[in-house]
Amino acid sequence: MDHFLYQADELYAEQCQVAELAKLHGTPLYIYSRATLERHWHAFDNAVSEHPHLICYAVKANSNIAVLNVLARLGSGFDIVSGGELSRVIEAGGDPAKVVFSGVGKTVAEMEMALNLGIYCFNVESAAELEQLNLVAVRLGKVAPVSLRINPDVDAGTHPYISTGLKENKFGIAMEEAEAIFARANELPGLAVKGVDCHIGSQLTEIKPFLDAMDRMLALIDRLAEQGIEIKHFDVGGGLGVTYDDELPPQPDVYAAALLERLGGRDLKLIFEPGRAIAANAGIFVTQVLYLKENSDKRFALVDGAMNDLIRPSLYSAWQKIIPVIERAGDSHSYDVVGPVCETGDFLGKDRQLNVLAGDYLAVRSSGAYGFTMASNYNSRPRAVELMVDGDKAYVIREREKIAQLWQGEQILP
Ligand SMILES: Cc1ncc(COP(=O)(O)O)c(C=O)c1O
Ligand SMILES: N[C@@H](CCCC[NH3+])C(=O)O
Repeated sequence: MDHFLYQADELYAEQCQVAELAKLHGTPLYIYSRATLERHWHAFDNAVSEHPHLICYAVKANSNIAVLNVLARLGSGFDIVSGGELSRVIEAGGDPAKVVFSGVGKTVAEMEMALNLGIYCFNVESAAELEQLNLVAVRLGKVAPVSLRINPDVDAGTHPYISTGLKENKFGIAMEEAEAIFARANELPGLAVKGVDCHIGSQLTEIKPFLDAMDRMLALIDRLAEQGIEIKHFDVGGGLGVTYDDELPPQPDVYAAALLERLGGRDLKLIFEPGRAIAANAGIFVTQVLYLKENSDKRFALVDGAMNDLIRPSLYSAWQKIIPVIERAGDSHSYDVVGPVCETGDFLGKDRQLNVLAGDYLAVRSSGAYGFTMASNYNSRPRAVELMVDGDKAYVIREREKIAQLWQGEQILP
């Protein structure tokens, strides 16, 4: 069920009028739906309820502590890639014992922090990182639970910038090196081998690449067993796509059923790291039209939201639906919806059929993931306010940044 629906001609977020929220809090703003976050998380959890599992929401998708707290209250685990994300999880009331730590460049300080907090597992991405983690663990008198992230060399069929499971990508350990590095991990005193891990890319809309990766990983797990290395969990990563336009990605139950079938009764706990599938369609980005402008070729709707707020269209030519917050009767025209940032690539959408006037609000859908978390202050633009709606209540979960915060920590020379 969609929690961003029109009643008559007016867009609602759950039972809150989006236009009223925009008037009250100003634009640009992000609005997230608690009910949607919860529904998406349960869809994953229910899909594997019969099998030992852990859902580790990928914090990078949307790391606001209110979002993390909503998921932590459901019992979620978390996939993190930095000490900053780990700190957010703790601040939000998340359980460190349900945290997996991914990422190709973990620092010594981050390893120490995660070891001291007692996280569930480190997803180690190289032989060098493995050695470093062992040293840190031994120094602290701890044993680090590890899983090796293996690059299965499969084509995820997604945008090249968000494809991670090909040999040419920087992520993970090459399959042909996997057994030797597992053997090394097994003999290091500061490490305890727990699992294998892969993550082949993001916004996947087909099951096949997941299954191809799984087949290769299961074959590895079987080879490791012959070597006497017992694998307890298989972390399948994240990557399940969502509907931005007319994509029809498999639902979590269909996806999980296909993975479970492939598992073939093996006694392996499954870990999932969904980010986008939980957060993307739980959020909208609301912006106001400042000016309309046209020339003989084009019509532009100049809005107050920009690439610094929502970079996916600029960065990946990503397409996200743009809809009026209050629908107008009458003819629509084709507009490029562009922001005030001084970059040609600053657009939220191109060639969109809209019937708009200056002052109207527009909502960019599917903005709950990789929206605010990728925002910057480029052009010295304060970052947007974030709200969460819960039924007919709306809460500010992050205030709009103030102008003076833009140079906080900067110093003028004496
Ligand atoms: C290791 C890892 N896990 C999980 C995710 C989350 O991916 P998604 O948002 O596509 O589910 C990512 C990002 O692609 C990732 O790099
Ligand atoms: N930021 C990307 C996804 C990257 C996933 C992180 N590994 C996006 O918006 O689609």
